[in-house]
Amino acid sequence: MLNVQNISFGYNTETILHNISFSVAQGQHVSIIGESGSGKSTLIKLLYGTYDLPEGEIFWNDTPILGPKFNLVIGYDFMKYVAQEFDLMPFITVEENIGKFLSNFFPEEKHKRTTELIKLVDLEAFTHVKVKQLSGGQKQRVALARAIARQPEIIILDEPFSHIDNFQKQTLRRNLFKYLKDNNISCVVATHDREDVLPYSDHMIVLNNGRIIANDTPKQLYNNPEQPLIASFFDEFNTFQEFQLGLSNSDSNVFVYAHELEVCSKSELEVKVVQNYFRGNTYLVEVEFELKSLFFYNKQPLVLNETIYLKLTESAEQRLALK
Ligand SMILES: Nc1ncnc2c1ncn2[C@@H]1O[C@H](COP(=O)(O)OP(=O)(O)OP(=O)(O)O)[C@@H](O)[C@H]1O
Repeated sequence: MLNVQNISFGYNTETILHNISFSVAQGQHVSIIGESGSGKSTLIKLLYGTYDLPEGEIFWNDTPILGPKFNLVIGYDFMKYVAQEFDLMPFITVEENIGKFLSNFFPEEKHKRTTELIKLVDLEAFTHVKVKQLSGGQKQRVALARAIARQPEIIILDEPFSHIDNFQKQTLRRNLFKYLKDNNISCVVATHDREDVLPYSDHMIVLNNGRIIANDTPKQLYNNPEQPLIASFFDEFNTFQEFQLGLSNSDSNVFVYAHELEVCSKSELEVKVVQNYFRGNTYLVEVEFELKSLFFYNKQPLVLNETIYLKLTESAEQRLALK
């Protein structure tokens, strides 16, 4: 179990992280999300012991995670970290990089393990290629494979698929996260991508200006996004006041995802079509409502400047009724 207890941190006099506490059980997958500059990478580096902690403590089971003041070499055997800038050896091959920390006393096992890992990250064609000849995305795959080579108890990932194209990302993500779950390896991942979170995370932590503003299951936060920052992570969304949707007489804000609005023949939501954005299987339609923009998805583009009416979809009504 990773235990983060009341940590605060700044690189200089400005505090970047404020009083952060959370835990990650063995085998759990936890995502850290937040806007650029909210402190995700800083937190990830602290979990690995990259810096000394002025306040608070971090433990992996009974072992305190300590910084460079206490450790000549940063890091611990049970924990692996893959940074945004991966630190590989450019002049040796993919196979040698991945096997670098595996024992040479058991050459057969070493070969079997590196082959398994190369397959996991789909780099078979590059096994004997020197890392300096690889693309950014291929290097990122090598770094991920090397990090799990010696079966750590916990892995810490900072934007793990940022260099990998969409085409290959889905498979790699599925393979890697499944491998971690199957092997009961805890995983903490900082990400901007909801696809890293929704299907895989047991918990997601939302950072805003260096503070945790939410820590819950993705499902719970998706269904009850209490802040625009959280709703925006999941999808395009609209802000209404409850009375505008007939939910109550209150003027409290309520967030409605773009896919939760649909055209109807008549309603209180009378809007004017402003723009259609092609999205593949749908259009994102921008409309004007009371001088503000609203967004929703529609199968076809709509006629610009036409007046139309919108309503909540049935599933949106159900979601909002459960709030
Ligand atoms: N080495 C450093 N020295 C001083 N300030 C830093 C350093 N690294 C980061 N910061 C500052 O700390 C704050 C948080 O940065 P951090 O990289 O943790 O954010 P982030 O949420 O990971 O952002 P991104 O999503 O863009 O990677 C920012 O204001 C940044 O300028």
